Amino acid sequence: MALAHDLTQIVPGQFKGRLFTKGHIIQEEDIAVLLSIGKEHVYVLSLEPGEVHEDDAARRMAHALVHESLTFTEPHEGKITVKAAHDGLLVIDVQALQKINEIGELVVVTKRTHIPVKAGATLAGLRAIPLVIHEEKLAEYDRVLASTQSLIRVVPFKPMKVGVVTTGSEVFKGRITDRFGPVLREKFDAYTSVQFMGQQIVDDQTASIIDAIQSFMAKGADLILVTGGMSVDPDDRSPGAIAQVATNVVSYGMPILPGSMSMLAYCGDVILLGLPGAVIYDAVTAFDLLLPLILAGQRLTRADIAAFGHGGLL
Ligand SMILES: Nc1nc2c(c(=O)[nH]1)N[C@H]1C(S)=C(S)[C@@H](COP(=O)(O)OP(=O)(O)OC[C@H]3O[C@@H](n4cnc5c(N)ncnc54)[C@H](O)[C@@H]3O)O[C@H]1N2
Ligand code: MOO
Repeated sequence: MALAHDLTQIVPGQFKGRLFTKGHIIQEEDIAVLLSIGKEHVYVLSLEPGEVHEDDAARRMAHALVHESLTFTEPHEGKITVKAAHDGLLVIDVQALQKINEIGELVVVTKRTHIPVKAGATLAGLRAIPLVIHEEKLAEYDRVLASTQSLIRVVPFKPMKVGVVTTGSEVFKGRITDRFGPVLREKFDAYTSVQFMGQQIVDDQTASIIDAIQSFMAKGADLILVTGGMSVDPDDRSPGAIAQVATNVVSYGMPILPGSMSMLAYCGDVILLGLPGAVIYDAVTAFDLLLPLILAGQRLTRADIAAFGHGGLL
């Protein structure tokens, strides 16, 4: 007799996985093993018209999600795992995902949207909940997917030339050692698409900051970071300097903590990002949320920044 579905064994701390695979023909020596995982009965499955086995349901769900940035495993215990085909920014259509999970009897579970992911990283799992699911549920699933361009995708990072302007008389005059350079270099190292152009350390003069920004622009920078001098002292000149160079200030101040004194602006297509002192102190700040989106080529709006408030307390 053939098994109608994968059979799972769980030994806490040691193993969780398939002990028998769907379709396995039960042998006499299997009986003791089946009893050891609590299977005193083995069921015969006969599908009615319109009913779909969990493995086929998962395959159909995966098929509808196919995208060049994704790979899919075979069903294991009814579940298919979705992985990243390459590095990039994970982008989920959260509204469509909500609708899918309201259908019932099937689930799509993802990592949070807008996080950086590496090739091979697990992004999502999908499955039917009962062993047999009605065709109508899958039709509803297909209808939701027809309303979105892609439910799950990975947007590759764009090659970007990045320059750093560091302000602060204490650093410029050598009273303290610069920490922004090493911290930012380490963060850039996680992205092979970043070409680091260099760092200019300047005093707290608006004109010096503007000169440094413009010299990076003249050399073809895509992204210019201005560090320090972002808060409330009269000699905090970075926001003013960025605003003078910019053609569009998206936001000075962001609903993200730490990093609330960050600033995002554009001069044409060049991205100008003001980074406050917290970035050299806290392991995770506004910068870590913004960088992957910027590197994936997303042009951020005020609404995008405002949306960080939910979950922005890091
Ligand atoms: N009264 C208020 N105080 C502060 C506010 C505020 O709104 N009202 N905001 C706070 C927030 S939030 C942050 S973050 C910090 C830092 O803001 P800044 O970006 O203006 O930082 P600085 O004043 O330039 O420096 C602060 C601190 O960090 C050291 N620093 C700066 N750059 C470097 C560098 N390249 N290498 C090493 N160390 C650096 C600097 O010497 C200071 O010690 O402001 C809060 N305060
Ligand atoms: O701007 Mo501060 O970076 O919120 O801690």
